[in-house]
Amino acid sequence: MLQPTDPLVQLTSAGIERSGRWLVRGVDLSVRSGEIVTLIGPNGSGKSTTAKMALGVLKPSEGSAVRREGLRVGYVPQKISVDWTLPLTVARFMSLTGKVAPADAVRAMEATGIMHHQHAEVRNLSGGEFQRAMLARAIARKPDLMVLDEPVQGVDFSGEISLYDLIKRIRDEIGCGVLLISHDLHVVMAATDKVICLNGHVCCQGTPTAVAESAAYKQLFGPRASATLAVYEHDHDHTHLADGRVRHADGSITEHCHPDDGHHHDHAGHDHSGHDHSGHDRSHSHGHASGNTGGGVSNA
Ligand SMILES: Nc1ncnc2c1ncn2[C@@H]1O[C@H](COP(=O)(O)OP(=O)(O)OP(=O)(O)O)[C@@H](O)[C@H]1O
Repeated sequence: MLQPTDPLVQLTSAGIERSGRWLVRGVDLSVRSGEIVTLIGPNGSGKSTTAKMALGVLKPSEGSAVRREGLRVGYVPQKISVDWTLPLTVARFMSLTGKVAPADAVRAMEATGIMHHQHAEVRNLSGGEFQRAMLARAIARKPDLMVLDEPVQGVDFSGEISLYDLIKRIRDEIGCGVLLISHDLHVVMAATDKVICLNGHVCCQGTPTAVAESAAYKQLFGPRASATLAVYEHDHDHTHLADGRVRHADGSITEHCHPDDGHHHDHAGHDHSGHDHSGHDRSHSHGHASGNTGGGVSNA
């Protein structure tokens, strides 16, 4: 068990294996109070699986996942299954899966700006309103750690920015740690302290210090977007095939990739031409911050 001065959650060389295939492996990750850690990576790269290890929903097949004693977690899953044919108001939704004090539910709905929808049917909410309701439900538990799996899905760009702003504000207000998942390698992250890029394992991680300053970016997304968001620039040196094997930049294919297996190379001065993008089963993309790169990037 972790002590109060330790991280809220810590994964060490953690991996999940199913039917002889590693869904994700060799993950080292920690989230501290007041810290926002963002997981990025292509579809199927193991982000949700990693989050579930952090939550304790999945037990690592190897390595460890340790949470602070008595940790309260607020979870916004990627998918939820609710029978939408049943009437369910937003207020009732707040305490659907656990007891929540009415005052805490009100505070959470106020913080997320959905108080005026408290009597509305959840099934009638717009995409952005629903995501806010999901966030409110997580906050109402007064969590030490919030795990948000693609919290901006289905939300339009300006709604996305305000949701990221909201997450940042909640972090500031309640001082919780946040493990945030984004499915898009191009995604821009607001107030993220640490970015972890997964692709079956930790490809690289670091602090996104870059803010997109280019005129084109500002023109496209507006100055507010530039002020709030940073782009994390990174690259990959290998591809994960659909059957779980790994194709390396030199064309060789191995059963799996692990930080210890010696296939990783230093990203500093990396030659992009060595990157084989042909026939990728999981398409890799590169974030390009104009002139800015994430600071303090390290490679697994
Ligand atoms: N219970 C399971 N049994 C077998 N394979 C699984 C299981 N759960 C997930 N997977 C597989 O593990 C891989 C990682 O899945 P995961 O949901 O963690 O990816 P992700 O990065 O969150 O993807 P996305 O961006 O599409 O949400 C995928 O290939 C998925 O099909």
